[in-house]
Amino acid sequence: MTYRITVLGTGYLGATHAACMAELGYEVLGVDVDHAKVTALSEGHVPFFEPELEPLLRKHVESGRLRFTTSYEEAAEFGDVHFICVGTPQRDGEYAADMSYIDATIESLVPKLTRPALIVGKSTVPVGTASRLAARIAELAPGASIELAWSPEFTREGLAVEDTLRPNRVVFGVTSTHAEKVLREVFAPVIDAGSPVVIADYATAELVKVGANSFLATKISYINAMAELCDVSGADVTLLADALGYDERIGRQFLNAGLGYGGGCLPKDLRAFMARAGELGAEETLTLLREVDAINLRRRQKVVDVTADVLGNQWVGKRVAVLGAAFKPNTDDIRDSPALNVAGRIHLHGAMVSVYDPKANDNARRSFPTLRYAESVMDACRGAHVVLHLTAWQEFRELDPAVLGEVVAERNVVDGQNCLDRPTWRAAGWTYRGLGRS
Ligand SMILES: NC(=O)C1=CN([C@@H]2O[C@H](COP(=O)(O)OP(=O)(O)OC[C@H]3O[C@@H](n4cnc5c(N)ncnc54)[C@H](O)[C@@H]3O)[C@@H](O)[C@H]2O)C=CC1
Ligand SMILES: O=C(O)[C@H]1O[C@H](OP(=O)(O)OP(=O)(O)OC[C@H]2O[C@@H](n3ccc(=O)[nH]c3=O)[C@H](O)[C@@H]2O)[C@H](O)[C@@H](O)[C@@H]1O
Repeated sequence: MTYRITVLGTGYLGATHAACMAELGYEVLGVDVDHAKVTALSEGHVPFFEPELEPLLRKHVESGRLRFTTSYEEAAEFGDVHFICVGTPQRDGEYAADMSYIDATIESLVPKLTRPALIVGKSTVPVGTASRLAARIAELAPGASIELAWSPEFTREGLAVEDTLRPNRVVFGVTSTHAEKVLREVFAPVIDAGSPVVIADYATAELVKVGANSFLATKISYINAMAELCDVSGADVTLLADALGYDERIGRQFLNAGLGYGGGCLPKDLRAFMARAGELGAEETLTLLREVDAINLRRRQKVVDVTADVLGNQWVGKRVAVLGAAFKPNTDDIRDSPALNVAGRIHLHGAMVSVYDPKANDNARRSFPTLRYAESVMDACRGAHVVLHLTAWQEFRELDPAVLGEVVAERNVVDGQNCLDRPTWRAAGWTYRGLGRS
C-alpha cells in the first residue's frame, strides 16, 4: 500500500523529514504555522543551512511530490500517516520541555480527520507524553480509527539528509500490530537497506531518544572532566581520548574535549530529562544528569578564564577575534551556541569582540546584535590581541597561521575545539592554548 504523508512542523527536523519522505517515493504535504517558512519551502528554498537538503527539496517540490501548507484542513484531508515534528524547546525559566506545540498539533489535526489515520510522533518528548496524547486523541475522536505511534528521530544537523535516509536504527513505539505494520511499510526502503528496527512500547521509545542524547552529553562531559585533570597534570586530553577510543567498548566518537556541547537538542533534552526524572522521583538519574550539565556549562567559563589569562587579565582596550558562532560546524544553527555564549561573556567584560562564522553570522546578529560581525576570518582577526577558535569549521582548521599572523596585533590563539595543528601554529610564532592540552 502506498501512503500519503503529512509532516507537521517544518523546521530543521520536519523540512528534512518531508524532503526525505518524498525521496523515498511518497507524496508529502508539509504543514507549518509559520507562513514565511511555508512560502520559502514552497518555492524550493530551505530557510536554514543544511548541506544536501536544498537540492533534494527543490527536486521534489518541482516534481509536485512535495508541497507545503499552513492548513490543517488540507493536512487532515490529504494524509494517511501524519508525522509530528514540531519543536519541544526548554520552557522559559524552567528545565521542563514546552509541550504546547505538540499539544496544538493534536488539537488542530484530530478533530478534522474524517478517515483512518496513523499519527507518528517524531519530536523529542518527556517519557509519558505518548500515552497522554493517545488518551487525548480518544477523547477528541471517540471510536475513530486514529492511532498514535512514537518514532523518535536521531539525525544530526549537518548530516541530516544522510542520517534520515540511512538511519543507524529506527524505533517504533506502538500499541498495536497494525501501527507496526504501517510503520514497517512506510520505512520499508530504509529497513530493506539494512537499518535495524526496534519495536517498543511508548515509554521505551521515548526513553531511547532522551537516553541517547543524555549518553552523548555524558560522554562529552566525561572527557571534559578529564581535560581539567590534564590541565593540572600536564597531560594531553586529545592523546588521552585517542588512546581511550581504541577500546571498542569506549569508542573515539564524542570524546572531543573543549568548549562543551550546545545546540537545539543536547542541552534542552538533558534538562527536560532532569525535570521529568525529578517529577517521577528518579533521583539517581537526576543526580547524574545534573553533574553532566554543570560540567558542560563550566567549560564556557573555562574558555573565558584562559582568554583572561592570555590577556594578562586586562579586558578593556583588547580586541578579541571569535572564529565561529554556530553551535557546531556545517550548520547555521546558533541555539545554545557555546561560541556565542563565550563571545557574549567577553563582550560584557569590556573587550572588543569581532565574530566571524561562514554560515551563522546572520542568525547570530539577530540574537546578539551588540557584537561586531566580520565578513571574513581576516576581517575578524585584524588587530586582535587573541584569536578564539570556537566552532570547528573546516575553513578554520585549514587556516595558515603565518598569513593570519600578519594581521593580528598579538599572536595568541585559544583553541576551544582542540583541533588546530598545535605544532604548525607554534612554529609560526603563536602562543597556543588548548583546553586540557596546554
Ligand atoms: N534539529 C534536529 O536535528 C533534530 C530535532 N529533533 C527534535 O525535533 C523537534 C523539532 O526540532 P527542530 O526541527 O529543530 O525545531 P524547529 O524550531 O526548527 O522547528 C519546529 C517547527 O514547528 C513549527 N510549528 C510550531 N507549532 C506548530 C503547529 N502547531 N503546527 C505546525 N507547525 C508548528 C514551527 O513554526 C517550526 O517551523 C524537537 O523536539 C527536537 O528535539 C530530533 C532530532 C533531530
Ligand atoms: O536530538 C537531536 O536533535 C540530535 O542531537 C544531536 O545532534 P546535533 O545537536 O545535531 O549535534 P551533535 O553532533 O550531537 O553535537 C552536539 C554538540 O556536542 C558537541 N560535541 C560533539 C562531539 C564531541 O566529541 N564533543 C563535543 O563537544 C558539538 O560541538 C555540539 O555542540 C545528536 O547527535 C543526534 O543524534 C540527535 O538526533
